[in-house]
Amino acid sequence: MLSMSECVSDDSYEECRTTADWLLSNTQVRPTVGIVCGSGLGGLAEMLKDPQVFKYSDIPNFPRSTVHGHAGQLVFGTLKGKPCVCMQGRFHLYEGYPIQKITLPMRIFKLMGVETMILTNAAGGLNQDYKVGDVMIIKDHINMPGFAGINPLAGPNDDRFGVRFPCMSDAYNRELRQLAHDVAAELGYDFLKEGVYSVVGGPSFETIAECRMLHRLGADAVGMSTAHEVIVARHAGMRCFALSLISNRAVMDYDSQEKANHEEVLETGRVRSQQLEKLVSIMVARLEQNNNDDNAF
Ligand SMILES: O=P(O)(O)O[C@@H]1C[C@H](O)[C@@H](CO)O1
Ligand SMILES: Nc1nc2[nH]cnc2c(=O)[nH]1
Repeated sequence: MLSMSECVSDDSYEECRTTADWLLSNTQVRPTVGIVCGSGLGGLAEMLKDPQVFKYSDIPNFPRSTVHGHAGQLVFGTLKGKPCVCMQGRFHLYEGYPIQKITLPMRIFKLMGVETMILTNAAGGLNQDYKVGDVMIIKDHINMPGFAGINPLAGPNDDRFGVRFPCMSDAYNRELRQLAHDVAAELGYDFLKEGVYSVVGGPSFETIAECRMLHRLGADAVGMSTAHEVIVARHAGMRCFALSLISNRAVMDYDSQEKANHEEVLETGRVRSQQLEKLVSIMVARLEQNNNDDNAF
């Protein structure tokens, strides 16, 4: 259970600056790429060369990971020569943090010089063509908590981060999605899909009726993260690419005996992790710099 002080939002520009400066003074790495590891996908951080690891609990203003499968550390290093920072463990709404707190690392990364965010998650497959182990490139999202006003940009806008009303129709970078398709084709990966991710609050998995509703609304996969981070990253002008590992099939049928559970989610991560790591590392190697984004401050 989080204490009251851990729940208080420390998301001001000055606090992000303090954390960014603390990290910059404790590492030589000047990251241009940020990676967020989803449930069971922490192995992505182990690809970094000459890693320098900071426990979240040692970083000023940083929240703590409370979920099994999220190690709770920030790893700096290089991947195919590119300076990177990798979150081995992310934060979720259901952990009890305010939404501004779970997305705080995006602003810290921006202040450190990150231009490109690569985010991963585990998600339930709603699309009936999806199988467990498929990987879905996210082309768009449906922010369900957002319909109830739960948006990380709610509250006063700080123009130093970005504009009051950021556009989200280009949230998931088209060129990076194409790059992922190209790399997957070269690697002979036949499990790559592209679709719409719907974020819900969790931590309970969805009911059958909720899965049916989300599918009808146009979602191909459902999860509990990523979209909020992408909103904040795009607000700050970083380009975003995101992948969902389909760790389970959402139950859509009242006769089904299947039941979603976190262990299955972690196990699917273990099975696909090496292939995902390869895909991400080749993509990073081919990333162009100079992300000229209108939103950038
Ligand atoms: O951090 P991600 O989105 O990968 O975590 C998913 C959603 C829940 O936190 C958990 C459920 O098993 O995995
Ligand atoms: N909400 C949600 N999150 C998930 N993360 C992994 N699988 C699932 C799922 O079925 N539903």
